[in-house]
Amino acid sequence: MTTHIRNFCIIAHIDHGKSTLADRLLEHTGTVMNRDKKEQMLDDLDLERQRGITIKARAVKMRLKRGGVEYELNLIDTPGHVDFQYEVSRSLACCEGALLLVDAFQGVEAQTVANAFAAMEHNLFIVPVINKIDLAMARPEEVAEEMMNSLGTDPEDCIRVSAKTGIGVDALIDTIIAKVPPPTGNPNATLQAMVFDSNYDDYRGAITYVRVMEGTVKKGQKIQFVRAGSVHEVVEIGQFVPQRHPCDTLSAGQVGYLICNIKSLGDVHIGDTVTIVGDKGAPALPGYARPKRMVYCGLFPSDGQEFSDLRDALERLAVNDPSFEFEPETSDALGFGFRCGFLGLLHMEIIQQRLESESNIDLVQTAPNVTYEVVNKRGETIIIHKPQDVPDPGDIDEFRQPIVRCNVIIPGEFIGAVMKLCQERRGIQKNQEYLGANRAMLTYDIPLAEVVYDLHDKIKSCTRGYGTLDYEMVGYEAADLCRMDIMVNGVRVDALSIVCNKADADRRGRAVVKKLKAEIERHMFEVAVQAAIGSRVIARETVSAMRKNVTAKCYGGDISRKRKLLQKQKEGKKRMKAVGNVEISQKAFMAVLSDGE
Ligand SMILES: Nc1nc2c(ncn2[C@@H]2O[C@H](COP(=O)(O)OP(=O)(O)OP(=O)(O)O)[C@@H](O)[C@H]2O)c(=O)[nH]1
Repeated sequence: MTTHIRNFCIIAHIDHGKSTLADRLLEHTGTVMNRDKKEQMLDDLDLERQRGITIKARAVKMRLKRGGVEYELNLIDTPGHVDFQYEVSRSLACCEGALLLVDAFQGVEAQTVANAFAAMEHNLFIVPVINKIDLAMARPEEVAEEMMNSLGTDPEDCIRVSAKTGIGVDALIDTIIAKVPPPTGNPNATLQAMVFDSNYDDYRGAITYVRVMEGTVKKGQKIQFVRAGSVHEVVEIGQFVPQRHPCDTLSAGQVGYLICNIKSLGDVHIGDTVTIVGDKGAPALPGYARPKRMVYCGLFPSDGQEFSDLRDALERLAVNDPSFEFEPETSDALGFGFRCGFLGLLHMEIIQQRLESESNIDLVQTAPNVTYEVVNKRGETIIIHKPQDVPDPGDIDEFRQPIVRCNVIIPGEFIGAVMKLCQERRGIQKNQEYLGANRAMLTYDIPLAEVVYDLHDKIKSCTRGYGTLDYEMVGYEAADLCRMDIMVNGVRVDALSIVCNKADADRRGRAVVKKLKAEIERHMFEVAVQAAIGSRVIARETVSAMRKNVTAKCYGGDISRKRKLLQKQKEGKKRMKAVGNVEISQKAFMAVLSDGE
């Protein structure tokens, strides 16, 4: 019997009030009493609270009675940020309906569109919801029209709520029950459950979040992850209410968790299917995809001694976040460290902050880069995660970079500014349409490398904060790229190499060496900073020596003593030069990102 179950999620652009609405739903269904209330109950990672963003998807069961029937409403919370799109898609696959939440003042934004299309692709029933109607600036009629133009929703169907004050929330709950279809599935069929998330508990190990599609799972059964092939015994089954609450079984249509003594999150593959060992013929559910790391950077302890501490800290983090990966890396300049892969820049920042707050390691981070493909003269395709691995120019047949399709939603008056920005970033315009009287959506294909570092910030600043960006991967395309190396006193500093467009190389080379000159402190000797492509030097700056006047104290005429001292100083300089003993600060490592603007 699944007719009393409704599985739904809330999808929205960042800050449109998803977590606040989730809190109100928990309250209006009596799932949490007023006294347990704290702001944003579903966001329980500290960082999420600090930054006001939802990182991991959660699932909560709510029970309530309507017309003498007890309903089970499962709310699956989804992350709103572009970096975590992959988790959004997994969560959608577990629902029959989605509340599409739009801020009554901000209107439709880039992620509203991206998320709504994703929900439509999963055939979810969409309940359009306009939030924040309590705001004096709210413009619900216009927003309803924008939603109609961009997403095809009927303005009559839009439910108006204030997640803050609770207005309209009861009506919304009634709509969920009336309109969202109950799940289908047979509790007596062979077990098929979709893994849509997991997290790590220090005492219980990996907690696997599942949505049962068919069949029933019971405590004590031996389950198997269909794709990974691993077998485990179920030691606890339960649902979140919103804390973990054990139960005996989970049947078709239900959402809950499994605890199976799994020691590492790496063994739980999001998107995999759970079945019972020995039950033949339960095929894997569609939708298993490995999270794609889009951005890489090197992390090095500034004190080489801390290498193993850093490894332990990274291992601890990876246990909790399988979408983050790392492998040892050695750099001539920075010594031993790790090359780390992230879903995007926000993900990178979060991991870095966690490392710094959870362990006491002083880190040097190299400039983030995207993954490239190089076809060499022998016809082999090499995947490049770090610029220093790019072969020399003579050995490259084709250099390819990832391209993403960007949707930017902006008020009409900023169209010109955003177009200019996208063109400067080598974007190719694909589309332009109006969503409402004064809102437009521009679609561009842009190299990911031009997007990851600061395109979002730049769009924000040239649209006074109103522009929003969302992107999805299109594929790899050949481009006229090259590896630019930085040499400090003639020695190539591998960690400073970057990949850039040949047409830009001279300008960037000049900008980078200038920036580095400013970041490198004066030494006792002259420091030459050069940018080069292959063996061709394209820019040079010199950090002049800080000449210590060693003879200052030698008054009078003892010329031989003066000479001796000067000689000694010269030798000192030579030795320093020979070992390339130039101190380069963390800031200098990020300087290579600068465009010279
Ligand atoms: N006035 C008003 N403010 C609201 C309402 N709903 C949410 N807010 C505020 O809007 C801001 C964003 O709300 P959140 O619930 O954190 O937004 P979110 O969509 O969950 O954000 P992410 O988790 O980062 O995706 C907060 O400051 C809320 O207090 C509302 O109905 N009225």
